[in-house]
Amino acid sequence: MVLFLCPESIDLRDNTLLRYVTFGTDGDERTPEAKETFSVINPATENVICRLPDLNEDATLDAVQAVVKASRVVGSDLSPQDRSDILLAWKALMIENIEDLAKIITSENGKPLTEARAEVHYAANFLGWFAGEALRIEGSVPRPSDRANRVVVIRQPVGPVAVITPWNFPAAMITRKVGAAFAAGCGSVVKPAAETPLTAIAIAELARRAGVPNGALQIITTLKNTVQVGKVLTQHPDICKMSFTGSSSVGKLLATQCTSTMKRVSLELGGNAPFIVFDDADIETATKALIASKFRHSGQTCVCTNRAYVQSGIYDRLLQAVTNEVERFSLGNGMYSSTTHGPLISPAAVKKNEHFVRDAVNKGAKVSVGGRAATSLGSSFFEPTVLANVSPDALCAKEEIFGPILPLIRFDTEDQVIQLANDTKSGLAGYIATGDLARGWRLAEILNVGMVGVNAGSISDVASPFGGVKESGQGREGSVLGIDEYLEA
Ligand SMILES: NC(=O)c1ccc[n+]([C@@H]2O[C@H](COP(=O)([O-])OP(=O)(O)OC[C@H]3O[C@@H](n4cnc5c(N)ncnc54)[C@H](O)[C@@H]3O)[C@@H](O)[C@H]2O)c1
Ligand SMILES: O=CCCC(=O)O
Repeated sequence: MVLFLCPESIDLRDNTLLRYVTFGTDGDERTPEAKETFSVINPATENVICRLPDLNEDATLDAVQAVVKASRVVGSDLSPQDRSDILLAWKALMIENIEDLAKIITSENGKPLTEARAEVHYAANFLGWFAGEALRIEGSVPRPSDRANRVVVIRQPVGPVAVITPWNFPAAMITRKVGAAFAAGCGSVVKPAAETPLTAIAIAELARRAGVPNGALQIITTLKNTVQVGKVLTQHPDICKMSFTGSSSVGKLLATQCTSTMKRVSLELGGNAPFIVFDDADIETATKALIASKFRHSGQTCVCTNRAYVQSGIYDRLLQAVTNEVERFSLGNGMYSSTTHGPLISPAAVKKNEHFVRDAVNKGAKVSVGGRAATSLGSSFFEPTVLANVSPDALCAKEEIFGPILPLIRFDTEDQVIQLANDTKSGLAGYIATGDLARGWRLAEILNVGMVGVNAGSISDVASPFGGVKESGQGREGSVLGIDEYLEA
């Protein structure tokens, strides 16, 4: 089944990338069918890109059955070398099709093409990384207390995996999980976000072309049946592991559902990253890092700076520098090469950002640049915004903004800022800009987060363990640790 029966098509070199199939237990290809369908919307134009089947519990149960069988093929019939080779072929196919994949991402997610291309590279690199890890699944032979015995520890695939992913990184959040699962010897059923299912479909088609056995990667598209599908994926006794990326509230719910069958869980959840700029920071380095960290994907990244704490001595200069940078941004449809920042995912996200600005201004903040919905562009656009003199009590300092608002909060002492930065239930990322290396190291350990950037705003890398503490989640993805999430000793 080739999609695009719709008013707005994406101009692809290879339309068959969007061949959406599921698989039966014999690996037979099936056209996913459902009584109802849902629309995939381009947030920049508000046009319907296409309509997809809204699959239900029964379709999910079929997918689970098929993945259980296919997981045995992946874990037993394929050698680690086979899995590694397939992952490398899959990575190569992603790079070969980078322009098409980037257009699909930009169409359904809104991020500018340059960011979409960067995401395809990032996503493909996880496949390359785990191709290496597949070859290095090692056990151990510890000496037990009884001198006559030996203990042999082997590491085996955990079993079939359920994967539930968000819309903000529709490619990388899938490959970071499914690549690790496949390397370990597990098949996956993926439920992508209803906003961005086409990227998932294209990635699955490339997986098939690369040699991932039929049924070992199933995609379930749904909007209305999300809760019911989620229940099957989190409660089915044959699913051994659930890996989720998304909001902390949904993560807690799904983790609770998983306890009924004691599934292993990995949870990559929301953040509230502090970015601390000390007086001794190099102003150019701090500005560059802060802008990169805050405005990646217009602030819709879990590791984006949520609140910037700026020491009094550098405050005015930094405010001016970041305002100048933001004034240079070009907001628009991500398909245009001149666009530096695209729309938010939905009109609801714009309303939320308006609320954050209103609340901050009511509590004393001043809008230095932006601050409003960009309605002339469409209903999902919000102006990249810098807010000065923000109160530490403003909502935007307490809740995840997930939008292009940079709140600057003034502070005086290191002790004061540590207290402010750690006063949150989240603990995903944190950033420090300082010229004092000792202080950089000290704070990197004191900040209660999973990842810290020192004089750096881009911290995401396949080699570094990605994950949070507190209500930002459990487990680590990517890096040498990522595959452990899919192995049992
Ligand atoms: N820590 C990380 O690595 C990371 C990465 C990306 C995004 N995030 C977080 O994700 C959030 C934004 O993404 P979002 O709006 O898509 O999050 P979300 O929690 O609303 O949705 C995430 C996924 O869960 C699904 N879902 C929602 N309710 C469900 C249910 N009851 N049963 C089954 N599935 C359900 C959604 O359809 C989607 O596929 C932000 O909080 C962001 O910080 C975290
Ligand atoms: O949104 C969070 C995931 C993006 C990343 O891996 O850097």
